[in-house]
Formats: sequence, structure tokens, C-alpha cells
Amino acid sequence: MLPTTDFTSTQSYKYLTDHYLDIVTKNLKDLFDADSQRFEKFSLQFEDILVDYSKNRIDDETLALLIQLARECGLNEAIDAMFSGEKINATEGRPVLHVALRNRSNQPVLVDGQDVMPDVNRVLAHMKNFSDKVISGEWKGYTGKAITDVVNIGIGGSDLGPVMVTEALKAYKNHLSLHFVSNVDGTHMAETLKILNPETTLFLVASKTFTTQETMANAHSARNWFINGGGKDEDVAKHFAALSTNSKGVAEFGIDTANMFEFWDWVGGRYSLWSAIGLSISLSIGFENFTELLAGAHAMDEHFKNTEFEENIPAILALIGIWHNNFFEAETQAILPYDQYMHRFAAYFQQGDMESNGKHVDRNGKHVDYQTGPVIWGEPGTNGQHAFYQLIHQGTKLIPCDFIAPAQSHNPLGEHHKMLLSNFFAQTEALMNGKTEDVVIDELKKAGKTEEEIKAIAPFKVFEGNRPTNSILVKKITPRSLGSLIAMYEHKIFVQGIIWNIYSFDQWGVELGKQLAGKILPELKDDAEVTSHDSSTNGLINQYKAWR
Ligand SMILES: O=P(O)(O)OC[C@H]1O[C@@](O)(CO)[C@@H](O)[C@@H]1O
Repeated sequence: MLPTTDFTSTQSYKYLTDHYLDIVTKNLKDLFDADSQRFEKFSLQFEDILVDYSKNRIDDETLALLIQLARECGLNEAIDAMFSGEKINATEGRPVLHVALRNRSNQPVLVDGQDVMPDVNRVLAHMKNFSDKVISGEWKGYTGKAITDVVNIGIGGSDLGPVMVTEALKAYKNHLSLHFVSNVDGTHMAETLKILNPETTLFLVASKTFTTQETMANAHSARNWFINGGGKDEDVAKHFAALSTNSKGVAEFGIDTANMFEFWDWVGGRYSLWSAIGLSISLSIGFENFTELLAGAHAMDEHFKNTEFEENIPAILALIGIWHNNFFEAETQAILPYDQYMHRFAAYFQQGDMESNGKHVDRNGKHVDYQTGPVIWGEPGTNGQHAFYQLIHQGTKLIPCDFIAPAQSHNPLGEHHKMLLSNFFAQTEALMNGKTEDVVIDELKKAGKTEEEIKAIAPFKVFEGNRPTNSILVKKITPRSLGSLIAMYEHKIFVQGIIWNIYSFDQWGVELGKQLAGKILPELKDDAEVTSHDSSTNGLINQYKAWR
């Protein structure tokens, strides 16, 4: 079982609380001036990924105390428990083994005494065989034509991962057109079907449970469209595949289980892109590139499992996040990829992080009296600079930011990449150094402003600086490096959950809304006045009925 230490009762927490009172008086600029080796000391490289965490408000003592905190909270034992298949998802009685899906070393991984690797490899072989046939055109639709369009129907972890990865690796994609339908809003499916031909379209119904309302509704609508477009029941097998743990549900829907790509309950939805849920990725970039993605994640798994915390990238990033979240009281974490292909990277980790660590009950079943998971948000650079960087630079909230950028672009267009990277480098420098009032006044004087003008405008042009950032420079976003990057964040989330003494792999918080929607749906079927709820909900429903 996982340790249940209350981190706020540990010795290192008490030391960190005192240490914070010292660090908070120090300025990042001074810390750099005092140590010419600061960058070398506070950066780590993993293959073609450089992680520079020196622009955080830390010193040697901070890191030593954070690492001591991790040890006091049993992080080593927790890592062993996850990789060895212990049922650490305790409230659902399941292991957490997304690492087995990408276990390219094929070392046995036991669940209830049974090695899961033969099943993992069987499904991968099925994915390869299917992908090769569809991509090559060998797989034909009901009129004998090759598939041109693939529609992934899924939501949450059955959508966000495939979307993020196929977008981030667009430079590797083949001729197939990928479409993703997730929302139960009919617009999502209707807009997608408008441009498709039932003869050459393949639908992937992606759902771990095969019960999710949105996905089932969209799958049935897709099937109706297919039949109304000329397909017959016996043709469904050529145009529908299922990615699920629920073979009974798949068969009941009417998908041939020969077209089912299974995964298992020890794969969390938000950790499932490495599983059969990744079939759309394999179809988009080819199975070989998909295995490169797995290999990159596996390499990061090995790093995380075997590296001392002092050099352990996910652990360091997690601990710095705890320092911001629980000592500097920052409530959000921004992820800012300076790469347009990675425009869905932050969105992916909104589920990955917030559905894992957005918990208020600890592993003893007690309400926590400290902050747990942060709000995750972000947009690609440089667009964010023209949207919310005003707040990051001059707002009253502390926003720790992860800046991510590739040294090499897949689209070397003129000087664009140098311009992008100049912004990437400048933003973290500006957030650290700020701009003092003296410098502002000097600039205004040189611009010929009068004393009166300077007095009026100077306060608004001062930048406090001292705002923390991580810089993650990747040589090039490839299937391998992206796999490592995703796994790095997954393990960061794991470490934070361990220290916050919460269960990171269930998601009971998504149930109540669904339950109440299930009660309201039948009330919307007719025009009768609704009175069964509070006055607001009744009022809204009845106004909807009056207007529809
Ligand atoms: O893959 P499925 O079973 O359809 O679940 C979809 C998503 O729904 C959830 O909100 C759980 O209900 C996410 O955790 C999950 O990724």
C-alpha cells in the first residue's frame, strides 16, 4: 500500500517553512549574481531534452529540504509500488500500470501474479496489423474503396491524448485525414460528418468503459449516418472499430469484437494514449512512429524509476511545484509551449493533472488542510504574450510557468524560428529580472519625457520580476522526445500526489454532474413545467422549454 504520511507534519516541512521566510526575501537576480554556476547547478539533461529550473526561487538548501521531504513521504516506496503493479489505485482496487503499455524492454509486469506483457504485445501487434492495412489501402470499405478519413469518437482521456499527439506530430502524418469528435453537442458530429463519405470513412469508438453518454450518443449517430448513407448492418464491420476494456458493451453496440482493440482496467483514462486508445495516433503517423513514442516514454520511465531524486527530472519538477503551490501559495501552473503543433499540450494536462490531483480527501479518508492540485492552463507562445502575459508580468498573482520550445523547427521558414525562440528566451529573462523604477525613469528621460510626464507614467512601467519559470528546451519534437516529455509530466503528477497524500488515479469527482444530468434528461422530453429542483434550476429549465 502507499504511505499515508501527512507531509505537513514532517521535519522537512517545518524546516521548509522556516527556509521559505529566508528565500522570500531574496531576489532571483541576486541569486544569479551570487553564483556564476547557477544554470549548470540547476539544470538537467535527459537525451535531447534540457530542463532548466534555475529561474525558480530556490537555492541548494531548498532543493535538499524538498528532496528530504520526498523521502520522508515515502516516494521511493511509492515508485516501487506503482512499477511493481501494486493496487495503488486503492479506491478502485486497481494497479496503475500505464508504464506497462510502453515497457519496450518487455520485462515481466505482474498483475495478480500474471504477466501482462503478452496481452500488451498482442494488442500492439493487432494495432500494427490494422494500421498497416488501413494506411496501405488494403483495408477496403463496403464499396471496395480504401479508407481516406478516420474519425475518433471519444472524450476525456479517449480524446485529449490522441488529439494532442496527432497535432504535436503533424510533421509525421500520412495521407489519412484524422477527425476527433468528443462533445455530445450535435454540432461536433454534424460539422464533422458534413465533409465525409461513408464509403471511405472509418470510425474508432474510443471508450474505456463503453458507457460514456457523449461517446455512445456520438457513436450511434455515426452509425445512423453510415446506414442512411448507404451502408448496411453487415458493412459496419468494415467501418467501425472499438477501443475499450468492455467487450460486452462493444458487442452489444454491434461492433465485431474482431475489430476491438482492448485495454485493461489498470490503465487510467487520462493515461491511456499509450494503449489501444492510441490507435488513431498509429493510423495518423504510422505504427513505427507510435512505437517511437512508446520508446521515449519508456526511457523516461527508466530515468524516473532508477535516478536519485537529486538528478530525477520528474521529481525535481514536482518538488518545485510543491514549493510554489504549498509555500508561495501559487494556485495555478501555466504550460506554455513555443510550438504551434503543441497547441493542445496544456489542454491535455488539464485532465492529466487536475483529474489526478484535484482532490480534497487524503489517503486516510480525511479532509486535507492544505492545498493540493493546481489549476493547469496555457496556450502556445507567442500567442499567449498577446493575451495573458500582462497578468503574468504585472498582476498580483504568482503564476509559475513552464516554457517549452524545440531548438529545431519542422518548418524552417525564413527567420520565423529565430523570432519564436528569441521570445522564448526573453520572456523567462524578463520574468526573472523585471525592470526597476530607476531603469524606467532613465529610459523615459532618454525618450525626452518631462519630469512631470515621467512622474505620471513611471509606476505603470515597472516590472517587479522575481517570477519563477522552468525552461524546457527540446532538440526537436519527435515521437521519441514527445513520449519522454509526456511521461515526464505524468511522473511529476504522480510525485505530487504521493506527497499530498491523495489518490491520483481515481476520479469520483466527475460522477455527481453525470448523475444529475441523468435525472434531468427525461424532464426535458416534454413541455411540462419542471418543479423538482431549486428555483434556479427549475427557472432555467422552464425558460429553455419556453424558448426551444
Ligand atoms: O474512456 P471513457 O470510459 O469513455 O471515459 C472518458 C472520460 O470520462 C471520464 O470523465 C471518466 O468518466 C474521464 O476520466 C475519462 O477519460
